[in-house]
Amino acid sequence: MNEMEILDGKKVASALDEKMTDRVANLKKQNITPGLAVILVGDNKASSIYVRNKKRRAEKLGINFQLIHFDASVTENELLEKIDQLNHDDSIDGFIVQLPLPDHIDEDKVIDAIDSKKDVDGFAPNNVGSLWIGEPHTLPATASGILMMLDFYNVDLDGKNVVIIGRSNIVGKPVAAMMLAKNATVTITHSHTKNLSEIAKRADVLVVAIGQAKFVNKDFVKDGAVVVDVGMDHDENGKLCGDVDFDNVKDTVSMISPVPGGVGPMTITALVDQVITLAEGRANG
Ligand SMILES: Nc1nc(=O)c2c([nH]1)NC[C@@H]1CN(c3ccc(C(=O)N[C@@H](CCC(=O)O)C(=O)O)cc3)C=[N+]21
Repeated sequence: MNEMEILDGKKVASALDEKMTDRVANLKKQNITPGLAVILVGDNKASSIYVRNKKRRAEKLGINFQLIHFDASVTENELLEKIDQLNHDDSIDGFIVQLPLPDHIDEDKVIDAIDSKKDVDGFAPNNVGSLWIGEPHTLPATASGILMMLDFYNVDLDGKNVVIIGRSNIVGKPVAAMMLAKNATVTITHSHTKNLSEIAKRADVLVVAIGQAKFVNKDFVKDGAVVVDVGMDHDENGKLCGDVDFDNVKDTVSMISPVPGGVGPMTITALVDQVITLAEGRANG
């Protein structure tokens, strides 16, 4: 059995909080308070928990946090109007529209309406383009949080085989772009991929973001691999778990991020970090 290390997102998050608190204090000396707004539509239980966590962390750091909560019946136009208002609100450095949205609202249209300068999710088309070109303005928080966590544990990506399971715009694709920029050899796999476990088994770093509880077991994991679990699923008892069967792979991996306490807290760290960075941009004109 090899020594296994937990990628402890909670620990990394609180280690990084210190530096961010200092940055906010510096901004306040210049009479600038970083401002973050979150638009939440409906009362999806998971979304409400994530948003509550974001609020808690933002306020702890001294960020001005605004929650805008709409009923699930909100019209697309009402939502677009609110976005327009936030685009022009000088006290807000960045804002996000928590996904998923109800079916009657066109997600692409909503994301398109966000001023790309305030798009702290990095979901707007020109921010996605800038990321792939290698000149990012804002970065999707989950991907950015994963990179921050690996950096904290000195996981060097240069020349490594990275396999990503999942090709979403919010996780799989941005993780691929960011790891490519770190000189990794990146493979993106998905539901149509043939021989998935075989490909996954070649990974030095395996990133799993498919939204299926405990999908990945040790048949997918090379001895000594680093495994990043992006899942937010529920097991047969309704308990929060990831896309990776932790107990099954724990003696195979060299490092693994748990759920909860792994990528989730890092997602929030990356988001608030980015809001502070945008506020610093405002401070410097
Ligand atoms: N526009 C938008 N931007 C997002 O960044 C975004 C989104 N929509 N929709 C959903 C995903 C998911 N996401 C999480 C945030 C915090 C935790 C988190 O705090 N997780 C805790 C536990 C949470 C719990 O107790 O259920 C943990 O892993 O330890 C998880 C997931 C942000 N997302």
